[in-house]
This record gives sequence, C-alpha cells and structure tokens, in this order.
Amino acid sequence: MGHTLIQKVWDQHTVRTLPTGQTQLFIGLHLVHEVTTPQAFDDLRRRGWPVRFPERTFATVDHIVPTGSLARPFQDTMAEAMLSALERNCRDFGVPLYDHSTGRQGIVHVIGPELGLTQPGMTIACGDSHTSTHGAFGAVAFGIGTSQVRDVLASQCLAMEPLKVRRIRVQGVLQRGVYAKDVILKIIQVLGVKGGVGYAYEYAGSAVDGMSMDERMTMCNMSIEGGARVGYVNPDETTFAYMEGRPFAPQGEAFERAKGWWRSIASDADASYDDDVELRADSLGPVVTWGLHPGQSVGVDERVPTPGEVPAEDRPLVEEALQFMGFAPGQAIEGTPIDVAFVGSCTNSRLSDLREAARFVRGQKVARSVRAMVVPGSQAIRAQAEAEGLHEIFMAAGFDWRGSGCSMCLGMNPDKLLGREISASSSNRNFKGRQGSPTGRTLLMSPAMVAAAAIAGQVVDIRKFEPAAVEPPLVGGRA
Ligand SMILES: CC(C)[C@H](C(=O)O)[C@@H](O)C(=O)O
Ligand code: SF4
Repeated sequence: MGHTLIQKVWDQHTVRTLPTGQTQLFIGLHLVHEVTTPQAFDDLRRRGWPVRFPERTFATVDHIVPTGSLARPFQDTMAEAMLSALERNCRDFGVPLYDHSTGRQGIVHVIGPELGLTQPGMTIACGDSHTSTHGAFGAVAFGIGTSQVRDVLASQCLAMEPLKVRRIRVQGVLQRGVYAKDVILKIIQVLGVKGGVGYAYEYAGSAVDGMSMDERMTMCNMSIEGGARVGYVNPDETTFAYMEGRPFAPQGEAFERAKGWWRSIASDADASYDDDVELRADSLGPVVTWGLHPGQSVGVDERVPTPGEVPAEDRPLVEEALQFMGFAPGQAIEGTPIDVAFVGSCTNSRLSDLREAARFVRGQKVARSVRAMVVPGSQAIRAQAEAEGLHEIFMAAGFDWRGSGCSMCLGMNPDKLLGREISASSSNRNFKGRQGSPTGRTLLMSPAMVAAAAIAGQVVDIRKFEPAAVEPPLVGGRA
C-alpha cells in the first residue's frame, strides 16, 4: 500500500511520538508577521532563550501596513507599536525582516513562494490561518496560534495531532470565465465550512494538474475556510518550473537533485485516503458568496436561498445572513449594486490575478458609484505589474493603485469599508465586520468578477462581460 504526500512528509519530520500520542514535528520553515508574534518573542526574551533556528525563520510586515503613505510613525499607534516590535524582535533575535526597504515586502503567503522559501516536502508553520496556501507546492503547511509561534521560535518543533486525508479530484476543463477561486468556493459550498475539520485536503484531478502555481495557491489558500488546516497539491513539472531560479531555491546541480526528492514525496498511485470526493470542472460557473461565511454562496446565475428551502438546522443562519446582507429571500445575486471593489489579498493578488482583472478593465471606466482599488500582494508583483503597464490600465479606469499588504481583506489598516458599504472582493472571508466596518458587507468572487463588477457597478456574470476588443500586450515575466 502506498503513502500520501502528507504521510511521507510527516514521517520525515517526526522527531518522536510524545506520551500524549501527538507527534513532535520538526518545522522546516517558520514565517512570521507582526500581528501574532510580539508576545511569543516577549516570552523568549523573558526566559532568556534564543530563536533556535533563525536561518529557518523569515519575517515580513503585511496586516497593519498602510497601502498609501508609509511615513513613520504611522498614524495608528497600535500599528506603529506592532511594526516597531517586529523590527526590534528581528534585530534582537537575528531573524531576517523583509520590510519595505528590501523591495521584497508583501503578504507573508505571497512572498514565501515568490522568494523560493516555500519548497515541496517542507513542513511550514506561520501564525496565520492561511498558511495552507504554501501547500500548493507539496509542502505540509498550516497556521498556528501565538503560543505555538513561541514553541517554534524556541525549539523549531510543534506537538501535532496527525490529520486524516481527503482527496478532492477536480476533473475536466474549466469554462471561460471560471477560475480556481470559483472551484474552491464551490468545494466549500458542497463540503461545508466545517467539512474539513480534522482533514488535510489533497487537491488532484486533471483540472488541478492543468492549473498554474498561482491558481493552486488560490485553491490551497482557502482550505482553511472549508475547515481543513492543510491543503496541498502534489509537486510536478509546473511546481519545478516555478521554483527554478528563485533566490532561496536550490541552484544548479542541487536543484536537479532536489527535483528527484520532490518527485519522490508525491502521493503514490496506490495510496489510500480517508475520504475521496470528485467534482466536474466543466459544469462549474462563476461563484459568488451572498452570506456571512465562505460556504454561503451561489452560482452568479442563481438566487440567494429562501429560509424555507434549507434544512431546519441551517435556517437561523440563513435568516441572519439574508437580513444582515439586505437580500430578499430568493433574490437573484446578479445585479446586486456594489459600493467598493477590492482586488487583493493572499487569495488573489498575484501577477496572473492582476493581469486577468486588467483584461476586463482595459478601456473601461469604473462606475461612478464605486470606489475601486487594486492591492498587489507584494512589492515585487507591484513592480512587475508596473513594468507591464497594468497600473496604467487600472488607473485610467479609475482604480486606486496601492502599495502591497493585506489591505481591505481584513481592514487592520486604513483600508476599510465605511458603514453599510457592500464590496465585491477577491479575498477569502466575508464574516461580519471583516473588512473594517462592523456593518460592512462582503461578496467574495474571482478577481475578474470583481473587475467586471467595478465597471458595471453591480454583480455581473463575467461570461457575458466582454473584455475590450484589444487585449493588453502582456509581457512575459514573473514576480
Ligand atoms: C491576523 C491573522 C491572525 C489572521 C489569520 O490567522 O488568518 C488574518 O490573517 C486573517 O486572515 O484573518
Ligand atoms: S491577505 Fe487577508 S487572509 Fe491573507 S494573511 Fe492578510 S488578512 Fe489574512
């Protein structure tokens, strides 16, 4: 009987089995950001402990940074305190900090892959739930809390419960206007926001095989929204092509050797799974959330539910969501007016996302009633997008072209919804108050759908929304 990737990687990183039955797992890469680490570093300082493996620890600043002026001190004193603490901690403990001065700052889940820090077969931890993103490379990557951040800083190890594995095969070809974002929103709609609790999700099947690394990252990123702490894709030639030449990837002969090892950690053909699910890609359309968690979604050509048609146990949540969002039961989602359009977040702020959004924006104008913004995931993506002229396309249409960071994904910085504004957002969470206003409302969708909604001033079906006749001349290259 063969093994899955997660079994192989887990075994190779097992230090020992603890008396509790948990695994003491060695962590290959520890990513650090400003929000979840100050107390962890303080704890080490109090005990006089060093960071055990500073060379396996990398920090950036993303959640609280303004995407406009970076003049210090920040106006928000809490944000200023968090960044100052991270700067001091990195200095005191010898941890490299990828801040704005490096030209490599960005959302932690964007810069890890970009720098080649994220590699197949690694165990990766970060005090952030969307660490599952890195699983796109065939890494076992998961979010941890602040006390576990302290454990990893101090020992480079974690006490972990093993996970069951659910294989999710997406077969066939995605139709025009349907993206990885739609696939993962559909998976969460079908399996539920708690369906993945206790599981790692292995994404496979011909549609996933055909996806770029950016698309696989979008899928793995939202695993946590389906309850799965880990999501991964087996490494293949697409993975290796992405890795080659990245600053922290093995180079030359070492890269060739690494490829052999990376291939060997992929799930075996005869591996057994705790659960197996299959989805047809061909039948999928664009998906939009209408409610208060990422599982409350419909096809863009469908209607929001009526409380009567859902199982009794779901009814209170559906009623609450309809009321909060201001939807009449059974209303069509298409045509919903929007106030804000946000292209960004660790789900969908990579170069290919910006290129795709720009395709629909070129030569158009943002609706007068909409404020629209594009927030690249990293400084490198921003620079590459500018080299291709994407920023001009967005700005000419009336989009705000901003600096990199988490921005309005969660509104822990000046980018926030106001009052009851409703946003079309390429991010990953639509919880109450998520985008910075307690009464603000969020509709999650693909970046192309956000771009089209910005132009139309309402939710539109991207399949009916033609890009301007001339395609932007896309220069090859990568961030
Ligand atoms: C701030 C951080 C702890 C949080 C997370 O863990 O995911 C944030 O990134 C989010 O997306 O809600
Ligand atoms: S972009 Fe959003 S989801 Fe991603 S790490 Fe930042 S706040 Fe969390």
